[in-house]
Amino acid sequence: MNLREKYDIPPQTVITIAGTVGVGKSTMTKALAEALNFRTSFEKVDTNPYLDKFYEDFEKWSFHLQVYFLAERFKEQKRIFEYGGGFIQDRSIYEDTGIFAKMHFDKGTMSPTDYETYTNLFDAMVMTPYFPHPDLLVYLEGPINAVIGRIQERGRAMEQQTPNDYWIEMHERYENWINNFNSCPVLRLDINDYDLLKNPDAIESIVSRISHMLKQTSHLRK
Ligand SMILES: Nc1ncnc2c1ncn2[C@@H]1O[C@H](COP(=O)(O)OP(=O)(O)O)[C@@H](O)[C@H]1O
Ligand SMILES: Nc1ncnc2c1ncn2[C@H]1C[C@H](O)[C@@H](COP(=O)(O)O)O1
Repeated sequence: MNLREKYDIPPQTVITIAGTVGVGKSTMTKALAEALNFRTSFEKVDTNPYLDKFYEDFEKWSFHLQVYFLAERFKEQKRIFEYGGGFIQDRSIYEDTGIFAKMHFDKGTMSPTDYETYTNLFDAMVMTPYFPHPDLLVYLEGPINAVIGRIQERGRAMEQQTPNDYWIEMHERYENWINNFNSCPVLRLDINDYDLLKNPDAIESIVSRISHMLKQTSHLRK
């Protein structure tokens, strides 16, 4: 019996993993998908044609990058919908607008006109039948020093060269964002409470918590 059956997690469940850059979303996505025998939906980083340019010049590329991410995530939403669920998704679509686009608009690295165009597009795309909300958002949180350490260790040059202030500001915004998030149920996990690299078996207790939360919130999906 696999963990999905053991913990009675419905096969069509869609779980999205949220949290700041470097906190461990991709690692969690892989581990959960393996444990539950679900498909994965990852962000495109290596093949993203704007990401490097964006880190070199936020002002010039922030709108292009947001539109690119929105299109990619929407395509993924459609794929998940067509498969009928059973997915772990690396980063939610809500973070694009709630964290990244807003942060760049507030900091003046996205113009008011571009921000308005982007948010109109986001609202129009998300309000469609292709956009079922996930059954659960698993939010990963941890101290900023640990997060910056992981970004440095992972070694994406564009992120390593970005000043720490950027990650600190993002980390603070995530705290506010998650405290006000209500588009779907949330399970918060502290990265100090598990270590999937040293102890892969830790995934079972996470699956157990996910199962508990899905049961507690099942009335919202009926
Ligand atoms: N429990 C952990 N302890 C130490 N490092 C970790 C742990 N989980 C993930 N990492 C490392 O942290 C870096 C960022 O993790 P990743 O899953 O890519 O984060 P994200 O997808 O949130 O950006 C990677 O190098 C990964 O191997
Ligand atoms: N919507 C976004 N705007 C700007 N940058 C973004 C957005 N979504 C992801 N990113 C960046 C942040 C990282 O450099 C990479 C991948 O994110 P990760 O949290 O490591 O999965 O893309």
